[in-house]
Amino acid sequence: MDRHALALCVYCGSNENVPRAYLDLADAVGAGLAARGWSLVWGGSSAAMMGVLARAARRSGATTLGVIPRGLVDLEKADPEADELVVVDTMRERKREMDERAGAFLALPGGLGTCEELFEVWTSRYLGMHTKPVVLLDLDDHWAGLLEWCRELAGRGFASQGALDALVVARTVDEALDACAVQAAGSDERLW
Ligand SMILES: CC(C)=CCNc1ncnc2c1ncn2[C@@H]1O[C@H](COP(=O)(O)O)[C@@H](O)[C@H]1O
Repeated sequence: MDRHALALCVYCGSNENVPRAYLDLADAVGAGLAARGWSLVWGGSSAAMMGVLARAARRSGATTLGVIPRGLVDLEKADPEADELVVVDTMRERKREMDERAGAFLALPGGLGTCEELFEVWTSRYLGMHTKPVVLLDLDDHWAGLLEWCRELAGRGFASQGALDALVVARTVDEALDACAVQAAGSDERLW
């Protein structure tokens, strides 16, 4: 693989009980990033959307780096097939490792954990801590309520338009991956 190929960090739901369409979406994203010659950084789970994502990426030729806290190895079914599985002590270390090892961040539909991860990379981007692309793939309005509320925050003066603009919202897999590629070259440096 090209030494400069993008390592894409993907956040998504870990719950088994989600509709089939979301598993298919995770599959398409895994295959799509691999088709671009990129590698995957993800939470290291072999279950649910996270597992489908990583298996699709590998099946299509991508390498996969999973990062999982020791305490979640059983609960989230740590993936023995990961090309590299980093088992860390804490959630904070997981986030830092994923953050440092990726050149762009893409959130798919997910739950509270996905929100938490997305908000950290989004807020750190608008604060100027990094310049890596932060992209949300929302093909079916899964995130519409949250996005509407964020716009209301801006309307009431609690968030700037610049902060909202720091998140790219995409409606298709290709659009999302294209947005991840933008500025990815040379953006792997933490600014503060
Ligand atoms: C102490 C600390 C920094 C906590 C921050 N909280 C988190 N940081 C990183 N990953 C998380 C956090 N909370 C949940 N996750 C992970 O996010 C993934 C998706 O969760 P969910 O299904 O969207 O629900 C799961 O792998 C879950 O373990």
